[in-house]
Amino acid sequence: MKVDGTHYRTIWLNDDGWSVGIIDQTRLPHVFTTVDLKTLDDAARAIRDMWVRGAPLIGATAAYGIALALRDDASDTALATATDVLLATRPTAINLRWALEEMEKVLSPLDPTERVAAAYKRAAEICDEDVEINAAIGRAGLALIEAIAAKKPEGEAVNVLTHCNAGWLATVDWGTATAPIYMAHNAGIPVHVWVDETRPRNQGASLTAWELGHHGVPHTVIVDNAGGHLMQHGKVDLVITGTDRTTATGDVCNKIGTYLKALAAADNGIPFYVGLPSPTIDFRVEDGVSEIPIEERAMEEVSRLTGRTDAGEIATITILPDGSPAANPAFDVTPARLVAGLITERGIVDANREAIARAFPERVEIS
Ligand SMILES: CSC[C@H]1O[C@H](OP(=O)(O)O)[C@H](O)[C@@H]1O
Repeated sequence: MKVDGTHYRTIWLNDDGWSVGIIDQTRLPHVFTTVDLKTLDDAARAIRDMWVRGAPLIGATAAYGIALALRDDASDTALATATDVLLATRPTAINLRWALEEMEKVLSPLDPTERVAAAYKRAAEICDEDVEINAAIGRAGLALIEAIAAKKPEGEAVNVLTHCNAGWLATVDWGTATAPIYMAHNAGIPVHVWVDETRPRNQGASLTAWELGHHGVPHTVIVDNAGGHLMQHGKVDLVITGTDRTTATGDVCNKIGTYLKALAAADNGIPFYVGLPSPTIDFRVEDGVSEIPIEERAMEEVSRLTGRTDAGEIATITILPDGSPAANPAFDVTPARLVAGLITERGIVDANREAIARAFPERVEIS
């Protein structure tokens, strides 16, 4: 998407033909800065410390991390080690495993002398495929927004609530939850977005609001606990979120707090949709609550806040009493029964095993 007139993807191959550029998302919204990844460790740290985040972007970064690793050593052992290092960075987003398996499929059969070029090629393909997938999700979700707009008074905005950041910053471009929003906005359909701030890392307040602002999409940042109230008062027409892993049966793992939004949506008869690129489907998992590993992140993400002072400096403060412990589960699971539909690159799919298998038959065989 564009930032001040310049088109960016979230990850790119630099002109040197081997180092990889990313946006350091930990500095947004106050500082827009890019970083070059030059080693496997750079890529692993970028994922682990959330310089890049979002399931599809984590997968793309891992793919390039393999390419960076093989530049030094393209042996079977080096490939296996690099795969293990990257797999260990974050446990929940399935795109990480998916991307590493994609790289393994291409690279293992090759002679080591052919692996570096093939690794960069497959990593670039994964990025291009992600952009295409998300554009298709955008087109499929646009139809949902158009249908709601058609029932509203002329000019009245469709109010979409979203949680965390499933925007272009979470993918290579377009986003998943935001792709339909951008396409509706670009098509001139009045749309307004309620942006959950999404504690503790505030991906909504810091990233989604930043993205929407740069694209001129009307939006309002809200505290995470306001969504149910807005739904009760008829201010939300549609909820669209992203996902980090969706099971073969349609259970949706996403940023902590998503489940509560789904419950409030169900209680108020508001459709709850999920932007779901097919690499985010885990066909090896049936029950999301019992089988998906939920990342526990550092308590400091709860106890400390980083922002810009009135003097314009970036500062971090502690907001908890000394000695008060904090828990920080980073994701939760929304049962398929609360999901109105999965917005995939192959259209809207019901959140159940049969519909998912029908939509992606080629994926089911390999699970
Ligand atoms: C399109 S995937 C976006 C997904 O990833 C986010 O998690 P994190 O920022 O911790 O990587 C969040 O769950 C988003 O919905």
